[in-house]
Amino acid sequence: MGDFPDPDEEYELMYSDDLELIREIDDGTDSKKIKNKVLPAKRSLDFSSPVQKPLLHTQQSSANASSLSESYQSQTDIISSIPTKRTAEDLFGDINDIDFDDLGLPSKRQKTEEENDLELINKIIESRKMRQMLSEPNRALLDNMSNYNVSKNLSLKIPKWAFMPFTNWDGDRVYVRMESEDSWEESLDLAPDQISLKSMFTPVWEEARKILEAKKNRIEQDLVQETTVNDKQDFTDLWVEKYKPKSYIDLLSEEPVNRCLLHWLHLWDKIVFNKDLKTVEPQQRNSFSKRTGQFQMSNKWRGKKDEPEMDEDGRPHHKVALVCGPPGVGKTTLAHLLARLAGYRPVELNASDERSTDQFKNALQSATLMRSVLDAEKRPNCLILDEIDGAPIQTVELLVRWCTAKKDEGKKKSRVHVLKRPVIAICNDLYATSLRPLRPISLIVSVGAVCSTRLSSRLTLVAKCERVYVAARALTALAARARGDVRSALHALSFLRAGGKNGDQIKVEDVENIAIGTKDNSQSIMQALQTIFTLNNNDHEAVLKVIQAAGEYERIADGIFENYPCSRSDSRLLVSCAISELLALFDITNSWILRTSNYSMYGVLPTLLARGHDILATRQPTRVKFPMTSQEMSRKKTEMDSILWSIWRGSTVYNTKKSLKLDIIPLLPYLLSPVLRSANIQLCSDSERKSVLSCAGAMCDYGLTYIQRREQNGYEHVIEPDVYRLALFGPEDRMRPSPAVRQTIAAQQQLEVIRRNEEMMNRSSGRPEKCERKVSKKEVPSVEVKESRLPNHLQRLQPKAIERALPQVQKDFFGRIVQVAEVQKQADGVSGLITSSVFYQYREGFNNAVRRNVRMRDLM
Ligand SMILES: Nc1ncnc2c1ncn2[C@@H]1O[C@H](COP(=O)(O)OP(=O)(O)OP(=O)(O)O)[C@@H](O)[C@H]1O
Repeated sequence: MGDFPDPDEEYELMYSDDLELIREIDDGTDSKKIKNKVLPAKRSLDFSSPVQKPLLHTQQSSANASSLSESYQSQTDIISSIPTKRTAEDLFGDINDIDFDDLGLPSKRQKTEEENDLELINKIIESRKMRQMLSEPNRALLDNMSNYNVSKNLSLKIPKWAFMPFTNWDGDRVYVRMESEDSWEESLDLAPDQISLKSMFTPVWEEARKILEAKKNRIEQDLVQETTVNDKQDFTDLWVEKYKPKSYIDLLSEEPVNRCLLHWLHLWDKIVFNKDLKTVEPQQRNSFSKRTGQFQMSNKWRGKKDEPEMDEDGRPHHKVALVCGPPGVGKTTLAHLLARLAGYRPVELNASDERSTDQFKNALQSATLMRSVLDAEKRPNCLILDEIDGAPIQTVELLVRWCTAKKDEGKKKSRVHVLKRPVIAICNDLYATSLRPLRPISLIVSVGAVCSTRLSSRLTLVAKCERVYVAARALTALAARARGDVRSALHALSFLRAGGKNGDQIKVEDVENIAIGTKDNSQSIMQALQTIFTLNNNDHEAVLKVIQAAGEYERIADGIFENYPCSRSDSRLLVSCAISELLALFDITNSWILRTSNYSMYGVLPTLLARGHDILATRQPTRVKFPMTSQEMSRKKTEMDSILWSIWRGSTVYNTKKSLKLDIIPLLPYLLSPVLRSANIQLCSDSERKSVLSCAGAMCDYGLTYIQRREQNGYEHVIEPDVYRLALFGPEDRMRPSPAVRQTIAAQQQLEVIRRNEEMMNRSSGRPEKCERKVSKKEVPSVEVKESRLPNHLQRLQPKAIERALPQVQKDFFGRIVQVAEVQKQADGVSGLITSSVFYQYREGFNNAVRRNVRMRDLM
């Protein structure tokens, strides 16, 4: 193929004379212009790629683009001047891609052949352009954009403005400016009509615009009508009331929770409706069984399997259902709805309102007794006690007594009222002190925060019913911010709607700006710390606001103190110095405020903390820890102080607290840990005994004792107060004597205490001292008795002198004295037992403690 000229070359060779002629004619004007005009025109005869380098085009000048039409014109002129006998195929290659019917070609018969060819050429060019534009709109745009400022929107280098990179048909990278929809529309409006896209789609564009506007107007009109009709109702009905769940499926609490409470309510059917309990297991939730490797229906919500559900009188084992959970999650709603579903009439009583026990008792009676319970629907009551955790303990105790009372079987006319109606108690804090007696008899139903997906779908429904335009993301954000609180989410939504104009869409920013869900202090502290440590285009004022909203300035200061060493590299300790100075100033100011109770300087504290942001903030996110160390340290300090205090109080040697703390206590562990080769004091050397003795003495001096306490490894001797902890701050366990040595020291200390007491008593009674503390080589260094006594191994056991028992006076059943002789006669063999001071007892059984070899022949 390389030997053959390409179509362009062939064209030039064939018509070189004509072309030369044209050039000569135009030579009088501007040779440069001709070059620009003619050559591209000639090249553009290759219709498969009319423009070779569109980017160069754009860069050269937009004038080139405008000259395109001229060039096409010149091209057609040239073609018209060429002696023609060439077919369309010769000129354009395969022209099967063109639909000639659509082009509406004029009939050839009416026109000359030349005209027809020309027309055909034009049509083909146009059609090609159209196809090109549709397949490559950018290119088409570029071709046509003569006046449009291309360089503003396209770049071959990475631009400063927001862009989207593209690769053009030559493989070059082109960066196209990204614009918002509005500005794009504006630019379309501004752009001239030559922009083919605009000109092509203008009617469609306009039509779409009209349809949208009509739709919007219609909705607005509907909304205005609706609002005027419902205006009155809207102000009276709160959304929380209006969209209160009406059926089971409206409930947002977890399914197992709902079922658990409903099942418990049905357990009362026997006693309330005289209906037998259905034995069919209710639908249970699926859970994955590792044993079978399948999902199975489990029965978890019903509590332990072995636990009986009913007691002997047909009532549920748990007399009260205690529903607990965070506020606003729908506990009361759940109780009401399920009570209705189970066939009861819910009677609500606010337990914290009924302050006097008598009133409460009356309310209980009227709500739970059979006669007063039948309403128009003939439904029995179900008592719902709201806010039970706010009730006084007497009220709760009364409720417990009321619920657990049983009829006395013996007495026919017992006046005890037995509970025959379900009682549902609702609380926020399950572990409130007042609920202690109630918890053991209650079935605890814990309602968690509503899952945010369920909440957001409920909000969507409400928004739809109220015709509020809310972006889906805004509702999700609202649900997340409400943290499962249905009430606050609904209130926030209605507030947002009231704040905006009719038809305005509620956006994510609106939700972010609304003040809900900022109650949790611990999170706020974390937020404040995060803001202080992060450089997030926050100005000083914004940081100050966050700190003020969080409050608890001391805690935030602790947080800064604990986290600043990890926040940024500080090889020259400049940050550390600055922050230490700042915290010192904070400390001084805060302690002055607390000392003088003068809060005029209180406003300075958050400002000081906000200044920390200027010193510490970095772009890199810092993982801030919650400040715990300071509290931990203050707890330890209190503990150490109390140890010091008890040693000081118990010591018999006078010392100031300071000298005790600084001079004595640091050395005491060394004194109290004698090094012994054996824990048996008998086997110890003199020096070891001496050290044990001095240890025992020191313990007595400073009021220390070893007491036995059950530890992990059984009973152990533990020193009280723990002087080791106070003296050593950590590695004290290494210093403590071994358990056997501790036992020896404890024994010696007890002897020392006895000796000292005795000494004191002698001193007070003025008697000469009997005992003396002395360590001899041979003797046990305990309490040495000065009296000359035989050593133990030389002593013999002396039988005790038998004291003759006085003749006992025997009395009969009525207390009359009976003569001994008579008694002896009656008692016969037993008399020996009564009169003798020695008797023995025989117990059956055997003992193999004493063994003796017995030969068989001895037995035969
Ligand atoms: N599924 C729901 N859909 C719409 N609104 C609901 C739903 N559940 C509850 N609400 C509404 O939320 C509000 C709060 O519910 P409810 O009083 O039952 O919460 P609570 O957990 O008992 O709160 P508290 O502990 O403060 O008493 C009620 O006005 C109720 O109408």
